[in-house]
Amino acid sequence: MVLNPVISKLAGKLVVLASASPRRLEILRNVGLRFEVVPSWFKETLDKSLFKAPYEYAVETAKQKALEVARRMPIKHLKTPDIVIGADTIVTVDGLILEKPVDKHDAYRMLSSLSGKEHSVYTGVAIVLCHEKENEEVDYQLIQFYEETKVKFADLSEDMLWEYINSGEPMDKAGGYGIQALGGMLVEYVHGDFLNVVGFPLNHFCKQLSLIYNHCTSSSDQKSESVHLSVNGTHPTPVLSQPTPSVPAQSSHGSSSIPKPSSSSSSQTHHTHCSLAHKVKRKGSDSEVSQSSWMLVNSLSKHTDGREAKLCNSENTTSPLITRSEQLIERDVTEHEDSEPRKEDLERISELIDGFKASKALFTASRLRVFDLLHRMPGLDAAQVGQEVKASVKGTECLLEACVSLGLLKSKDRTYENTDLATSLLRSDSCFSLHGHIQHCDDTLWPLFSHLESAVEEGHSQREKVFSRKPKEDTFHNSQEAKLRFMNAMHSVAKVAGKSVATAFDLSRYKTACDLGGCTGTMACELTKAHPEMSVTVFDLPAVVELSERFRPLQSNNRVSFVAGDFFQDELPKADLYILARILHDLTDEKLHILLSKIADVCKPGCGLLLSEIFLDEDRSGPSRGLLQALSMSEGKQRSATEYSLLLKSHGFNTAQIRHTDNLLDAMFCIKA
Ligand SMILES: C[S@@+](CC[C@H](N)C(=O)[O-])C[C@H]1O[C@@H](n2cnc3c(N)ncnc32)[C@H](O)[C@@H]1O
Repeated sequence: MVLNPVISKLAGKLVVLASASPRRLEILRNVGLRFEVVPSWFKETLDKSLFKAPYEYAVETAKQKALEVARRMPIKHLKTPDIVIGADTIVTVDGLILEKPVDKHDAYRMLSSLSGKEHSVYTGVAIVLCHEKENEEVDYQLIQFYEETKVKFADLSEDMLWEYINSGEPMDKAGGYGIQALGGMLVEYVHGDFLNVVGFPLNHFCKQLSLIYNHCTSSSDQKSESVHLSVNGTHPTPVLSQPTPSVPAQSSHGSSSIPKPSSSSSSQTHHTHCSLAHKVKRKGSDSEVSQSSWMLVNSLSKHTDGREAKLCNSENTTSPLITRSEQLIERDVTEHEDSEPRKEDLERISELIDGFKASKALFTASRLRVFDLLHRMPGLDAAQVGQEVKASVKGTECLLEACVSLGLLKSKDRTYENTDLATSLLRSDSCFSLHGHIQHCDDTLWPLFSHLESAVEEGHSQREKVFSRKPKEDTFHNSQEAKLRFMNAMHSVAKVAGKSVATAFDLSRYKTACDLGGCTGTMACELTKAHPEMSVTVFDLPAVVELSERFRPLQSNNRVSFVAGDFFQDELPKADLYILARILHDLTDEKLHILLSKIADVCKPGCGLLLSEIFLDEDRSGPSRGLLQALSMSEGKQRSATEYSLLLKSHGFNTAQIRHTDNLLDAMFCIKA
């Protein structure tokens, strides 16, 4: 078929990719498609023996992935996507389906079965079109197809197999190899779409989109027709065994002409329709509607006149893929809308409403050094505390009682002492003190958040307005006091999170490291503690390096040294490992690429890059720590691990490992290719 421009047709639509595969993301991003990533929760555990042909399995898995996300988003994310794309890639050889290896031995089994032979790579793709109707129901239409590519491997020696397996590359890839990277060495020829082997048949996908968007009008029946058109190829219609009936998958060689309707059984008639009517009623629904809607998913049928069909088979009850608990959740949502609020919902909302009061109580107690005082003199009453911190008795008593309710203090007979939490994190002189960070939150972030509405309306930080300064004069570029306060804040978080980051990966092969924007040298110090043969150069702006002497006790370790400079303008110190902790999220895309290019230029192959940031969940639904921080950021943005990984990949750094540390910062270790 003639391919017409189609990616631009999706502009302004909420397109969702129900897959976290970095390779699929990259393929789709490279063609300029703008989409959200919401990885599917569908477990890839379909019984392969139920499928007559391997591609049916890939198509069904893709469909279930996409449908799971399409159904979840209106409920969990409170937004309905326009399009959800699901995909599943499998490798087949000798009648066996190979997915991702579970360990090295599984990878060996897979790769040796491919050695010297031709195999097929199938990617099943499901496109779910969601149509939100006026009554808040959602109609889903499904288009699904697959693409086959044949690949021939060279004869592989044992050494070659193990060298490849030990590179770590096979582990997250169907069939145990990645054709776009080291795995390319194993391949003698490829017949068909190369990108299909990478994980997404882009050309076939664009043709399908073209059929949908260039051939249909706004009438839903015509949409169905165009969809109907698109799924019927020359390939024989697969008949899936119950309980996972499917619509037909189009052959990779499917033509765009209208095929003859299937003449056989009624179930095949259903299969020739790709339109899937699945309604989710979000308001004023009753359970019967919900139940029948799930059944409609199962029936996969919609008459061309737009009426939903009855179940295609009276024995066709709710598929095991759409579980009873999902039905219950569905009913739960609708039934609770107008009933009494639940206790846990009220608690959660009160907690959120009062969040700012709790923060400010903590900030105030911290500023008045209440936790330092009660560490030195436990068991004081409110009057004694008030006298020491120079505050009213009444006000102090309220503050102390609030701190007790927040778990920061304990009280006995109207006297007060620190809880363990306060002793460990809130004293200003404790090893893991967050005092500096708390002060920064009070002095800088609190005023910014009180202007949040303007920030949201205007789309940029309110620093200039709030602090009556030009952005360039802001924060640590200002007074010595402000600089020190900023450094203290950085220092305190790095103290708490530094060890988790420094010990997240085996970095023992690196002897010289450079912490770019390393501030007080806290992370550098943790790295030298964790890696006794490593020396670390902290590279930061001259004003920061000058003041870093104040944090001297920390730098007693003589393997930490400081170099003053600007990482955008000056030459970077030589090292075989570079550290970027809390740097990238704060930079505009332009600055970020300048910095990464500079690092890539000084890195030889094998050099390491240790990135430490808060990694957002792939569907950007958390953690709120990261998302709330974004509300006060002046430049830059928060990203998921996959997004960072792709960014670094574009500068030649391959992600070797990712660690969600359960501490304040996550970590990623990359190696220069
Ligand atoms: C958010 S702090 C992170 C500090 C430290 N990496 C950590 O995680 O604790 C950013 C650091 O980058 C430094 N920085 C900002 N711009 C810089 C530049 N152009 N050259 C060198 N350092 C810079 C700042 O001085 C600051 O110490």
